[in-house]
Amino acid sequence: MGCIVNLNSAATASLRLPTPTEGDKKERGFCCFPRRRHHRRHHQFRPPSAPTATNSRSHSLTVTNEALNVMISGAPASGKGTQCHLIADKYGLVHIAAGDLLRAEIATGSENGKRAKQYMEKGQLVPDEIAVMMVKDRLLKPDSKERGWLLDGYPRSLSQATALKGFGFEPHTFLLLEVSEDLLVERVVGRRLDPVTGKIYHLKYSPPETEEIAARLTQRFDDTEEKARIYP
Ligand SMILES: Nc1ncnc2c1ncn2[C@@H]1O[C@H](COP(=O)(O)OP(=O)(O)O)[C@@H](O)[C@H]1O
Repeated sequence: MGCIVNLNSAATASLRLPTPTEGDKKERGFCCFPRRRHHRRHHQFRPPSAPTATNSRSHSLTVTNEALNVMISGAPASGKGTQCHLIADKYGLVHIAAGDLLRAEIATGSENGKRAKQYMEKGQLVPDEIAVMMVKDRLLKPDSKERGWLLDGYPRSLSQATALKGFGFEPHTFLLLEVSEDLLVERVVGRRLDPVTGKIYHLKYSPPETEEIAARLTQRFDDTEEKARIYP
């Protein structure tokens, strides 16, 4: 079970989970993963902030007797960070972002990290032998198994999905955030990071609260219009 979430509002949108139609599945590469059969716990997966939904059919997922596992995907600046925060918080899931794992590996100075950096600097996908193993190892950690996980930015290719499935990892649901290309470009180009607090701002939609914060904001080297337009 999975769904496409339309987040085409200029500011941060609330998460709406429309029920996909057969047309959605055919036209937009809808991903469908089976639910597991053996159960330990019971979850009702509902949007963190559904009341503002413009789509009258909201989506919910019941997962019984086991930790909830969710995959989320979307282009850069599609709002993944915001939605991940809401979902992980609401369901107590471990938020695992492939990009964060790779940046942490780079910070260790390892050979894998050095190799990954070369690809990331060019905005290219890091080779599977690095990305897959890194994600797999993180999913195997006890907190992921016990609390459930929200996997963000993975898979980004069929081979990554197939590899993870081969290791026995399948989500209960897959969320795809859908945002128009023009809006993505606007969000990416205006996105700024406060290196002190880690908070993300947008020069137009979420400007810094003070002059002091504004003065220290930085821009990610890969937050470019080109990246937003070429995202697969
Ligand atoms: N699943 C993945 N497979 C391969 N490379 C990845 C994956 N996820 C992230 N990366 C690499 O890390 C970079 C940063 O990813 P991320 O933090 O998700 O930011 P963005 O959403 O802006 O791409 C990507 O441009 C890519 O080089």
